Amino acid sequence: MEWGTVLPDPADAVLMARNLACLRGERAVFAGLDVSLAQGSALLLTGANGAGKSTLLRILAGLLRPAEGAVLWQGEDIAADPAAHARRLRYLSHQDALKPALTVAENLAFFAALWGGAVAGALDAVGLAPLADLPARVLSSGQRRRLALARLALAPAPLWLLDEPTTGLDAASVERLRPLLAAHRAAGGIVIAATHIPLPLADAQEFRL
Ligand SMILES: Nc1ncnc2c1ncn2[C@@H]1O[C@H](COP(=O)(O)OP(=O)(O)OP(=O)(O)O)[C@@H](O)[C@H]1O
Repeated sequence: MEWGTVLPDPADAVLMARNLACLRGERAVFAGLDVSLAQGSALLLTGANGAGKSTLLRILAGLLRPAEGAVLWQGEDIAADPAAHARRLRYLSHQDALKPALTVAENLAFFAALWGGAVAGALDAVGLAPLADLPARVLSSGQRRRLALARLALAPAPLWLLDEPTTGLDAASVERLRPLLAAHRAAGGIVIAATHIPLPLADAQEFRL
């Protein structure tokens, strides 16, 4: 079965996936899938529960090997240099991956030590500056999601892969993502997000799995 092409092939494609297939057990989650994205572009992955959105994000992140096909970054297979691919991406999964005993600021400082960037500014970008000294274990679910999203505001990376980034967020918090996403794209960054609800992203293309 053919799932088709996500986007036409721009001559200046940075991220390309060719003929991707993913099997789970004996079942094909998808096959024959092509993705092609230029600098500054945004792609929304939509579709029913179980359609394969998270699976596709994990393949694009290099965390899961496709059964067929390859993911290319600037023409090179990401499997050839997984460490280089890991450095160029920010992957936010369903899990917020916080350390409950550490404060909000300390949780983010862990990532700032890896990637650089200013903790205070990143917390401010998601409206968490007033909670900087609270232990992460007392955060509400929406606040935990915002703390995970604060990683995006730390330091630039060309590829953002976001799995349901707005789950649990109130309307104001969703709106705070707008300038973050716009600045990332204006700097040439690519964003691919799996989502069930509209995101504050101008001119995003949509692919329904
Ligand atoms: N580790 C696994 N082993 C076997 N099957 C799996 C595994 N992970 C996912 N699947 C299956 O692969 C399919 C795609 O799952 P995936 O999580 O990618 O869907 P999704 O589109 O992100 O769904 P949702 O909207 O519910 O988040 C589902 O049928 C799921 O049961």
